[in-house]
Amino acid sequence: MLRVQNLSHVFRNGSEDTPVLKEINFTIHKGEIVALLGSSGSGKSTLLNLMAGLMKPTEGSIFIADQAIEKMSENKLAEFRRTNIGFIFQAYELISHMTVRENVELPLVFQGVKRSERRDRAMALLEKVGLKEKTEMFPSQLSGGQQQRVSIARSLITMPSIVFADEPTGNLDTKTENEIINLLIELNETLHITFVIVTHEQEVATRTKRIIQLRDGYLIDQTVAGGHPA
Ligand SMILES: Nc1ncnc2c1ncn2[C@@H]1O[C@H](COP(=O)(O)OP(=O)(O)OP(=O)(O)O)[C@@H](O)[C@H]1O
Repeated sequence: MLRVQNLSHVFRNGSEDTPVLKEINFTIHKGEIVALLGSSGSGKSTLLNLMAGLMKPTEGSIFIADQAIEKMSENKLAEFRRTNIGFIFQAYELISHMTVRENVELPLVFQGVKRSERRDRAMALLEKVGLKEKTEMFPSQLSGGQQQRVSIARSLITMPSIVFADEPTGNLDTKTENEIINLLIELNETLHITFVIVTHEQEVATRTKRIIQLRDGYLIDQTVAGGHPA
């Protein structure tokens, strides 16, 4: 599903080089839920940006669904991202003047899906994430945990092959954090969608079956507890 091969990344600012990722190799299989764990500055965001095709690596390759994304043109990559990759952000990134349902429908608007189908798919997902009663509300009328549920529904609406969640519980209290991680695990089990959860919190990471850990740019540990072998 996702294969990272001999990946290295160096930020070049003038004469100064900052090596951030060093010879990273791993594979995530379809239907896995994996935590990408690392402390601040370990290179998580850089790796996430590379895996999502938002940056090109200095060296190495990233394959998603057997396609080397670093070799794609900008246009092809944008289209690939729209159809194959879902995102969940720490700060939800919802559009404030759109209702919950309209936010969830939005990726389908860009795909030209007709109104009635958009609505049906959004309503079904909003029910799945426990927001059946909130579909016509605006994001500001919801709690943080509820807003993150909207963002989760939005990330799934295109039925992507992989969803990247960047510190999805970073703005939430412990109880809500647990509920959101439970929801991601449940969606992974029922929809067989591949999730990568980026986190600096060990407690969040240990909820998943597999942890990929970054330290100072190196992949130092891959724990598998009942998931696919690494
Ligand atoms: N554009 C850049 N130019 C130079 N160095 C950079 C750039 N972006 C990131 N870095 C450096 O790369 C290293 C890894 O940063 P990155 O943001 O990937 O870490 P992180 O694990 O996501 O941290 P955090 O949890 O704090 O977001 C850091 O030392 C950072 O200073």
